[in-house]
Amino acid sequence: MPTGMLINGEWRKEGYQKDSDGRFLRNPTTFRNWIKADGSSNFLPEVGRYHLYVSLACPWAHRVLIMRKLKGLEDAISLSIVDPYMGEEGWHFSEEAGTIPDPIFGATYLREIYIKADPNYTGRVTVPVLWDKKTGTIVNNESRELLRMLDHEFQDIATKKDNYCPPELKSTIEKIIDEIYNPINNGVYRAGFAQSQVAYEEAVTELFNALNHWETVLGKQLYLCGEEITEADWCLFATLLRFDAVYYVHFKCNLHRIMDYPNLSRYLLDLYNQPGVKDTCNFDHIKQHYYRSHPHINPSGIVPVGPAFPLSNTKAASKPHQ
Ligand SMILES: N[C@@H](CCC(=O)N[C@@H](CS)C(=O)NCC(=O)O)C(=O)O
Repeated sequence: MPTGMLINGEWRKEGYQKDSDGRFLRNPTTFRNWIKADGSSNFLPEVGRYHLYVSLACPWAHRVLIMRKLKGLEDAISLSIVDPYMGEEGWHFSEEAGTIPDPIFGATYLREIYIKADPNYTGRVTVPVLWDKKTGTIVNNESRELLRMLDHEFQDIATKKDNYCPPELKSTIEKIIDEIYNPINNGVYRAGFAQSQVAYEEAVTELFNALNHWETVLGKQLYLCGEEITEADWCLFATLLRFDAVYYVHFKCNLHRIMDYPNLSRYLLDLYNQPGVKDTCNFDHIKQHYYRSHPHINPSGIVPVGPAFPLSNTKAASKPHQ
């Protein structure tokens, strides 16, 4: 598999991990510091202090990019966007349309940022990454935690104050983010990167059972936790957005498309049309990344032309279908 990871600070060609039955295993992220507005950590929310590295292709990075937008933190947290192609050298910076090079180190590869934070780093070089310019390290590279930090810890700095994890819904939101992670968010990867028929079928079955469940729930309410948009919705949105264009074809998640589900389509379109959100969606980067970066799945590297994307040209129902 033509990708790599850092081992004691050295770049090694290394595929994704799998178990003895061919199931894809995701490596845990290692930078897990928290920015705290109450001063209980060394990382305080400050304008201009932090820099976010993302890929527009990556659903995990996309959640964080969306929250930066929704909270109006664009001037407070600067941004780099890697090239969509991830080859043998991992994520890299380029001059391609839609990318933003690294203004801090002028890095060629994202792995340079990991090595700056820890010269002996061992692990995968993933996006998103939040860099602290003040202490010169990576604060955190786990999207779920970054999503919460941008939502809550920058409240004084944020120019838009909507809260996507209100206290009365917090436990429901956590539960739903947990519930959708394995079958859906990670489920598409478990299907796509499965290395045995059994592992693939297990992942696809769990994925569509979960999609069917949420299709029913969204027949009765607007969003995952009820009538207001929460962090859980942004976690699901990033996966649904990529589904028909990529996961259906490339990861063989082809029992149904999202557009075959009336409620999931209505929901996807609703979230896509929330102010600012479509600015964070780049189907060119999404398709270029997946179809070109996994030659073990798509050896020709040909990027499919379709779908004739429904998000921009069909009107989905604005109310749940029972
Ligand atoms: N648990 C991480 C996962 C991030 C992740 O796996 N990102 C992918 C892109 S979609 C990546 O950078 N992969 C590079 C690699 O594994 O080498 C998070 O949610 O932030």
